[in-house]
Amino acid sequence: MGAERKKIIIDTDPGIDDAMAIFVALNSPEIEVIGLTTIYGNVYTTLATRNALHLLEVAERDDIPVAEGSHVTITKGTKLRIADFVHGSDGLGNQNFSPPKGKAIDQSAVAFLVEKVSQFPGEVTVVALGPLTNIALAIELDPEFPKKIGQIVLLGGSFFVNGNVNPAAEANIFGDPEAADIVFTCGADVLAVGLNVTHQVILTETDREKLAQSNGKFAQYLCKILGIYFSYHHEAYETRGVYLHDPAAFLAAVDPSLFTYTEGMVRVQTNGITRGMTILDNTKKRYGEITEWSDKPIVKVAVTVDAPAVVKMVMERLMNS
Ligand SMILES: O=c1[nH]cnc2c1ncn2[C@@H]1O[C@H](CO)[C@@H](O)[C@H]1O
Repeated sequence: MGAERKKIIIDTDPGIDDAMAIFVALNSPEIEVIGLTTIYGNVYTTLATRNALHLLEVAERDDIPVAEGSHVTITKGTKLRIADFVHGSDGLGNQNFSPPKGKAIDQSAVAFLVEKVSQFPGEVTVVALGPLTNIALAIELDPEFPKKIGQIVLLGGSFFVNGNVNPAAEANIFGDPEAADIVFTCGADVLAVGLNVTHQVILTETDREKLAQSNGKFAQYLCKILGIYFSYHHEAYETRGVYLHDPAAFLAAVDPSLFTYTEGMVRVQTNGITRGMTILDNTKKRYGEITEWSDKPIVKVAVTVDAPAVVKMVMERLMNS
């Protein structure tokens, strides 16, 4: 069956919900993870690489290559917003795991992305779980990248709802708004899964207890690191559950029928107090003037989610591991 499995590259900044998505991916028979590329966001890029290697070693999948991504934004910005207050200073719940044995490959994330989409045109899906710098750099390096990539499924944006960095912006888009605007307007098959849907996908305390009671290797590992993610959510949102952002976005790549979608053009605000805001033009109005919105490619944006089904799939794939 190997031949028909969808090839997926996960661009990731692990991160507790990234760890969850990676484990779910490694236990998803429908797809094949052909590589991880790393980016800053929840942690700095160097630590993201270390965590990606560590997670693959925990899963005994160190055959999967890790390619290190950009350390700066697409405009070479070095003042990054790192969400260590969500995930712990090590990105994985402050557990002091020993360093991984393996190393990232010599190729950069951008070179790896371009090579893989060129090797398998139309067949590679990139699931982007952090700021979109690597993907935008790949588009800049290879103008054919949008045509060669099968799909870009990205966790990002907050469509018609408030963000999580501030009322306007979601963390991944805020991390590199210029890169995000390049990705949304590049012409590839882009599917955005934003906070408007991921905030409905909640792992409860009861689910966490079920994970703790299962013998699944991934479930056991996650229970060690989930504490800080739960405390953060309790503090920030007064919820007793956590949002499954990254696993939800990953599952949109595996089973699109878990979501419903709308289509339109998306642009990203790069200035002022709304920097990082994602704006969808639903194309219902034929605007008279030619503007920076005119003739941009159409992308898909998730609008509803079968949250119980997503949580169930996540739980099963973590427990049966
Ligand atoms: O409040 C927050 N600030 C910054 N990042 C966050 C917050 N909550 C979650 N995430 C992280 O950013 C992505 C979703 O926007 C997720 O990867 C999540 O781990």
